Amino acid sequence: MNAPLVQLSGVTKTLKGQGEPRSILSGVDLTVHPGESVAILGRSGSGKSTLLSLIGLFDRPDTGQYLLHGNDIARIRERRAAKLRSAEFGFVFQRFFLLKHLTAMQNVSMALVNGQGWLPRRKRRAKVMAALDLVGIAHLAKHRPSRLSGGEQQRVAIARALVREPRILLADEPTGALDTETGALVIDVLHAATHRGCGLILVTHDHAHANRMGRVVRLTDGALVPERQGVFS
Ligand SMILES: Nc1ncnc2c1ncn2[C@@H]1O[C@H](COP(=O)(O)OP(=O)(O)OP(=O)(O)O)[C@@H](O)[C@H]1O
Repeated sequence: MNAPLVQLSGVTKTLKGQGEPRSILSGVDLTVHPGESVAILGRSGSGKSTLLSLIGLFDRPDTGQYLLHGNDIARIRERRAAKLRSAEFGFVFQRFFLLKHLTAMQNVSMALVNGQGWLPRRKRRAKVMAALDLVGIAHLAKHRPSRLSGGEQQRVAIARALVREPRILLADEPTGALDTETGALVIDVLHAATHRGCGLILVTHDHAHANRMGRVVRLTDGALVPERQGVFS
């Protein structure tokens, strides 16, 4: 079997808001291999987004180990974290965060402008169109978000996440703003990325969507508990 993409062991995180510091994660273990999909369930406020932000290197654990391709990155500095974020991860959120004055194509293209060094225009265009094609909306490339449905906008956002060919997709409630049928299509598109070797971590409240993943875990009392084992477990 391939080495894990992501391996968390004993990860803890306490958040200090305005009130008393609160332990959110008290010992999270999670391993994700290339091509594997994992759904994270958990009640509201259980810490799912906090965990995803640690995995996506927006924040660091207080204690515990985080191996990315076998390298311990639990305590790296922000400069290196930013590089890894753009090289390794694709992010999809409940809100689409599209720029409304730009077309679908231009929105996806922004991810290349921001993330990768200089790419000749023709190459950039080919990558963008390939990403839009992967999510089934190449024919909508010239449309602005206001002319797209919610599901189509989310697919633009997924194309924007995929265009840099991430090794891991992190999706935080990506269907939260969509109806059930449209949500299922978005899950199809995300899951298809795993066939190309991408790891997928999906945070969701929807059991039907969770059950489409290879493995389902639940965040409860600060730790992940298996709900259903998948092929890699
Ligand atoms: N900066 C912060 N300081 C203190 N507490 C915080 C901070 N950010 C989030 N929290 C709290 O940490 C807990 C976990 O939040 P988080 O957003 O990770 O939960 P979640 O499981 O993703 O919830 P939801 O399903 O509602 O999105 C919540 O109780 C939240 O209020």
